[in-house]
Amino acid sequence: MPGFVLAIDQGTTSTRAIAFDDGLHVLSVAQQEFQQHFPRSGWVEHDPEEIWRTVLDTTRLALARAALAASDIAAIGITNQRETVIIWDRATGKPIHNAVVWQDRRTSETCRRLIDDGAEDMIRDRTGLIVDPYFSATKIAWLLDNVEGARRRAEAGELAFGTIDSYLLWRLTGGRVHATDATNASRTLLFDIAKNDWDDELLGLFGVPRALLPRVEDCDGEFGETDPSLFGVAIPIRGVAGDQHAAMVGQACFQPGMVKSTYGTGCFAVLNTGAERVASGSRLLTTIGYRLAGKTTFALEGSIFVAGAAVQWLRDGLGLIERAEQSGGMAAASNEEEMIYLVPAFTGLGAPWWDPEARGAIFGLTRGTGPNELVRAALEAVAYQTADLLSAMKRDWHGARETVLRVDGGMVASDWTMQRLADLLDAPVDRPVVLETTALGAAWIAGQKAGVWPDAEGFADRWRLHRRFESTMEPKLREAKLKGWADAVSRTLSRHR
Ligand SMILES: Nc1ncnc2c1ncn2[C@@H]1O[C@H](COP(=O)(O)OP(=O)(O)O)[C@@H](O)[C@H]1O
Ligand SMILES: O=P(O)(O)OC[C@H](O)CO
Repeated sequence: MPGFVLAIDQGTTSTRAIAFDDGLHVLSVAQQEFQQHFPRSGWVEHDPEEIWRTVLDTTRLALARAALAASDIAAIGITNQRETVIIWDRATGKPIHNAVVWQDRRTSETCRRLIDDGAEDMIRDRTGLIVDPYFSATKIAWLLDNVEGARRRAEAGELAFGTIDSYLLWRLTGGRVHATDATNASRTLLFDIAKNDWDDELLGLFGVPRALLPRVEDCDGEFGETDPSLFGVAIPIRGVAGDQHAAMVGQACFQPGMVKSTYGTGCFAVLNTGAERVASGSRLLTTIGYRLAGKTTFALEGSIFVAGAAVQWLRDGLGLIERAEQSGGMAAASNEEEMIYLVPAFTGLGAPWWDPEARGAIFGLTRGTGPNELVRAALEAVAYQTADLLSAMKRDWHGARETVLRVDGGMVASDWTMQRLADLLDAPVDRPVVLETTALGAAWIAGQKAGVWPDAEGFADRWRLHRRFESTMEPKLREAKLKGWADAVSRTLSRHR
């Protein structure tokens, strides 16, 4: 049997397909960006047909670049932007509306009402999540209530709901499979993470008919085969996981207490809590880390909405840099005596604050503040926010006391940022050799299921460190900086206004 595995990584701004050889090395990468639609302030949509085209194109291109035929691929693994909602017609496969993206805030009012009605505790107990427009359930209800005839058709079983993985499975299998995996289901607000099943009371509360829902498989469950007309022969789909869960797997964070943090557009830190479903007292999310061969591993997650996006803002919004790579050099050249703080609450604040109304702010401006200091503040904001998440994790769970952070994502290319992260966390930061950890995680789930790749232990042995960053900052300076950040955040929160 061939040992090649293909990962499809369907992200928020681009789709990537990556072919791996039997030694788990990257053979080829194909990537395509697609359009972001902002029909109103705070709304974010994607065109599902365009996403599907990028999946087909990048998959074909990755195969061609690696000089592989579809018959060489033992298995496909899918990983995806989470929470984003698509509803389509079961008969024609046509979506009834654009995808409503995880960043979309159109259901803030509905969420506020649910909180006012006192539903938050019950929802939290069952799903591990906070009531926030970020998650899928209120977006599904919005589509059913705002697309002509959708609710009636959903109740009659004519429509199907899916997160992106589910929609891609449907398209890849020629409409034969309507399924998702436990990690994606755990982000909908409709899934009981202890019972591993959709919850009827939550379905009633959010007004979502059961007939819409996909069946839920383990990450290495039965997902069918690609339709032979797509790539020439049928390829088995053997793995599915949400992107942050796949990154946790790709970083081989298999032991309780291990943490990975991914720095892309946003930042998502995920702590493995093993078989323990830890209830957070700090408004972190309790979520399914991964579910393999019938066994659930739980996790605590902190979600930060703006990380690399702040660097993009320095480039595209302020014009302070031309390329993201310049930011580290400018931060290094800044005057450290200028204590300046940028709180990048461009779209509200995520964990542990969950303040959708907060907006960004800069504190500590003096006549000595210049571009270098502003750039440093944007990079430091990422480190401060990670520090907030890790302290919340340590408060919430005894197993999180001694943490080494495994990092990945576009921003970790910046040595300056990684050093500052270690300094402000006062903990080691490990950057691996392979930075395509999300795709690697999805590929590993599929490859081990297909029997062509090593088991978890063998896979963990192959994780390779590129560089460890250790803290060198004076404790007094760290304390002063963290205190300054805490003040800056408290003055940014909407209740302060
Ligand atoms: N050298 C760098 N220094 C700082 N930020 C960087 C650097 N390289 C890339 N970035 C930032 O990383 C982000 C891209 O990371 P990526 O993992 O590709 O994101 P995503 O998957 O969310 O699209 C961009 O926001 C970019 O500004
Ligand atoms: O597409 P990314 O990498 O920005 O990840 C998005 C997350 O899955 C949203 O929860």
